[in-house]
Amino acid sequence: DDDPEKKEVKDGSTFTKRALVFFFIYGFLVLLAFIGFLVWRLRRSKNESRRNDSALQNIYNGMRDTGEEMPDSLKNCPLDEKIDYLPYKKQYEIAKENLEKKNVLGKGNFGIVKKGMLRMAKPKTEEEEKIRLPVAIKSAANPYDIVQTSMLAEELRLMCAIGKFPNVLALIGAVTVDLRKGCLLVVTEFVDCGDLHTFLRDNKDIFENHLVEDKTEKCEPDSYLTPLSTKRKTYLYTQEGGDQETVIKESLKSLATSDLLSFGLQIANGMQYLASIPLVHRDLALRNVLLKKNKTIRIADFGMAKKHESKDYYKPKNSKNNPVPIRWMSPEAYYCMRFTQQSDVWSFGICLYELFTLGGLPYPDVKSEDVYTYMHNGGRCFQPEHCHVELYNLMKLCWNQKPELRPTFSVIVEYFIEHMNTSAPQLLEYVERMLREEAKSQSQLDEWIRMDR
Ligand SMILES: Nc1ncnc2c1ncn2[C@@H]1O[C@H](COP(=O)(O)OP(=O)(O)OP(=O)(O)O)[C@@H](O)[C@H]1O
Repeated sequence: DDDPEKKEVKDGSTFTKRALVFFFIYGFLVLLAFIGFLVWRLRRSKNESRRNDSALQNIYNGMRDTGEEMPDSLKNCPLDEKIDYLPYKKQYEIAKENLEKKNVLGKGNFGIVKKGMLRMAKPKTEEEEKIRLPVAIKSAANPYDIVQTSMLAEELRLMCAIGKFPNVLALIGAVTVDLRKGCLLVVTEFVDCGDLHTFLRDNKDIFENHLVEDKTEKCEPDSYLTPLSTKRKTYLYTQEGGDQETVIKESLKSLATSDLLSFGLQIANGMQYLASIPLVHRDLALRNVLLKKNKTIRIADFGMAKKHESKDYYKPKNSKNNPVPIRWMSPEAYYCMRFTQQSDVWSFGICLYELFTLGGLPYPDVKSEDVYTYMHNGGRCFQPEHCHVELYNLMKLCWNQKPELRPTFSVIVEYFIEHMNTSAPQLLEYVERMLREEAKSQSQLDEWIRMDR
């Protein structure tokens, strides 16, 4: 027993045993904690998914027509105020096997838009069997985000109620069968040239100024709705040869003053329709106006049309890090969240400014945090270089501090028509013809989803 060597070996083995027991207990405890953590995670995600399931079920139910009658007090209200009574119309349902997804077209804060190809619901001939309609498919940016899905569902219901109009993005249909699994697809017409803001910025270098200002003739003060006859001399679009005649460029490889005028008229036209529904857009800006190859435009992005508390855009002005589009907002919209046709008119004035500066930033010299004070003190956007004074006057009317003194969209459309009638009648005829054709092709969109053809 006194052999120190033997004692050392014995001590060593006792130590090893103790260490083994210690590690075993320690390991067991760690394992226990890990299992506990897993069980907690599993329960939490089960609870979450149960909550999500019921939230999705609510969204799904909300889309169906409950037959509940709309209170009279809401009947004349803007669509966003009666969203709870706007059903998703079943005839818009697209069979998901008829829809093929392609590349991403764009991502917003809340949605992702992909290009897609749509087969006809009931092809009658072999030809029809083969043809595909290019479409845009919008889904929630994060499919697990209930708020995004609910906002998309509201956008869909709004679009059902909006119907079709040449300068407004038309709904083709939707895939709602998987909504309870978190997948909602909103399918709209495909607009091939992206947003107008990017187009103007990308084509700045090829812009041709066709505005002829006759400096020799003294301009009388501009009147609002009755452009003076002298305007015929002071506001002409010249052809390269020098003939004083409207130039209409059909190719997208060109950008001229006449295009800017045409875009302005078309935006006003689309907004006049929305205001007549009535619908307040709330986020009218060139980034939300889409352009087609034939230079007709579509007002898009009705996600903002519904006042949504959860949308960062709508956080009150004093909340931190709010990406409020203040440079497009009227003072009353920014200050007390009062969104009306009149606040849309203010934004329309800013769109005109964007047009005539070829995508310039409104108030470029004013910091975002100072814009409100600047506007409040009467500061406004300056007159763009290639903009006739008469159009700048229209912008200033749109930016009247008092909403009730701003023109309505009907008045703005009238103004444009009269203005173009005097200065560019051919351009007006051209735009009107294009819009008639667009209306025809939009009315044919229903054919693609009609099961009873
Ligand atoms: N019908 C369409 N055809 C072609 N491109 C489209 C179409 N709809 C949207 N896009 C593209 O996708 C982008 C994002 O679309 P949209 O603005 O609707 O998303 P959003 O998430 O609602 O954006 P926001 O953050 O402004 O609310 C657009 O800027 C545009 O480039």
